[in-house]
Amino acid sequence: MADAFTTLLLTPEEMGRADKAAALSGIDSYGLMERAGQAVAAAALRLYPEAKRFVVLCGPGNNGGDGYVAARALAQAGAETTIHALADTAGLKGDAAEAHRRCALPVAPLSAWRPAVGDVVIDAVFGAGLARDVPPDLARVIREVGERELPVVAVDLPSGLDGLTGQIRGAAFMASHTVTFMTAKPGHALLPGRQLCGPVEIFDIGIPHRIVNSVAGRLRVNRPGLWTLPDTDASSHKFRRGHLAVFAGGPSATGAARLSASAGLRAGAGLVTVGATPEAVPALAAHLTAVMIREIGDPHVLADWIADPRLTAFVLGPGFGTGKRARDYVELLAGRPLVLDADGITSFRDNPDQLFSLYEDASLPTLVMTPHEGEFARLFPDIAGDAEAGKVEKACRAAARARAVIVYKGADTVIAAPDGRAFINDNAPPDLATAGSGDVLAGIIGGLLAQGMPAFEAAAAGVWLHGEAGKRAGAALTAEDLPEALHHVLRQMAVREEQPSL
Ligand SMILES: NC(=O)C1=CN([C@@H]2O[C@H](COP(=O)(O)OP(=O)(O)OC[C@H]3O[C@@H](n4cnc5c(N)ncnc54)[C@H](O)[C@@H]3O)[C@@H](O)[C@H]2O)[C@@H](O)CC1
Ligand SMILES: Nc1ncnc2c1ncn2[C@@H]1O[C@H](COP(=O)(O)OP(=O)(O)O)[C@@H](O)[C@H]1O
Ligand SMILES: [K+]
Repeated sequence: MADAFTTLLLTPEEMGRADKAAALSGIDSYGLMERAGQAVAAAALRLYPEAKRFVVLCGPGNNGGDGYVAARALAQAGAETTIHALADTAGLKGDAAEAHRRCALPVAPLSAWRPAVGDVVIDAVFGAGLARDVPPDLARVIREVGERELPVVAVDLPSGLDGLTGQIRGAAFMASHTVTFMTAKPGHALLPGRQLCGPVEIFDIGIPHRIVNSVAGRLRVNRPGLWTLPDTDASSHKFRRGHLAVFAGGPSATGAARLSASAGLRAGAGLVTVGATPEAVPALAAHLTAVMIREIGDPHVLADWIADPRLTAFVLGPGFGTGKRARDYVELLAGRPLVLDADGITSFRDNPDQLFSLYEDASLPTLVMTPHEGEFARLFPDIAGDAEAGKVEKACRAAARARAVIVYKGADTVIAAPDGRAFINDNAPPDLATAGSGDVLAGIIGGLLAQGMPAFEAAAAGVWLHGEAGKRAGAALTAEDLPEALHHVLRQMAVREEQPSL
């Protein structure tokens, strides 16, 4: 598999175009199906050599076609194999009809199958072509297979899973393994889809890579090769590594800003200063050492400080409090590199356009917003309420409207840019669902922004590093553990880079 395809995600529609382009270029499309089905059979035999019986469930389209090929290959390998079809095989067309014609096994209706212990299911009912909720017959089988905890090898996608959005259409198989073709699809990476797939095997069925690349959009799985961390070579000194300013809230809520600030420092910002009102300064001073404190007595002090061009990025929101003060600060920051999180986002709920207009002039985005689902819905209620749209589409539409990088958080955080680029993050452990973890994320992104990383790359790298730090800190972590864990992650990455390639 070429490196490019380890991060590339093709939507089902793009995959369909690749398929058509391959056929137009003279490639035998039945040959693609044959290789797909053979790969599924090989995986099933490898994973379940002791299976009493393989039960291949075939649908009415090409996913079903892959199933007929797999069934033939399993039987030829000597395995006990039965086929149950959702619809009359007389309705099969094209390559799927050909695959059925070449398979000598009898085909029983789906309704005739009673799942039994020892059965291994090959799920070839629906793949990329799922267009609506699964029919009741299939929903019943999905339920029974789940109740008996039978192993399921899914062909392309677990049937019932929407390959574009990762949502379940009525019901979906919980696969123990998924074999997909050429590239993974968004539905494998987004939730709940990711949890239904088991390990995803990406098999190259021979569509030329130039064709795959020609249909590819701008969606990727978030991985280090897609961005480069700032260079911290020996010659760099603290001013070259940027100066991050984090704004704190009132005296009883300084913890959030402190978490962001220490994360920003760990992410490599040369200097980090927390800006705070006089009442909050004593609480901050009692806790901070490497991070500096700047007392903001009145609006003039704030304006003067912010105007200093040596401040290269800002974080506003964690523990800040909602309201006019937040809006006034952001007005002063207009156009400057800013991570707007939590209360900073909520402060603009009544007039999101006011916020967007402050950043509309930037040719490249300099605003990064990090909403969780609730905050996202406050700023983009119409987009959030669109039941048809998946998380990637929502994040992309929000980014285009706000002319900002949107980090739409969750266990499947989506990072989207106004130009249509979007990454799905899949390395975050559930342990990150803990108070203050979002404050740390905002600080990491701020620290990367401060070092001059472009906003989209800083956001993507920040989300990935946050996930790795979460894995490193492990079970029962608290947000305070994350900056230290980030230190280990960055050190390991640096060591790997220093090692000469073999
Ligand atoms: N794209 C490619 O390059 C290749 C695709 N292959 C396979 O082809 C699959 C896509 O094939 P298709 O486009 O035929 O799509 P599917 O086989 O996933 O399903 C399409 C069929 O199901 C029907 N259908 C959709 N949703 C339904 C529902 N809820 N209830 C009842 N019927 C429903 C449609 O009307 C259509 O007949 C892939 O998932 C993959 O398994 C492979 O053969 C290899 C090559
Ligand atoms: N179940 C989960 N699995 C992985 N990551 C998660 C999960 N739940 C939340 N996260 C991540 O943890 C962070 C929580 O941020 P946020 O919701 O702002 O919480 P807080 O305000 O408490 O810091 C986000 O980066 C989010 O993506
Ligand atoms: K399937």
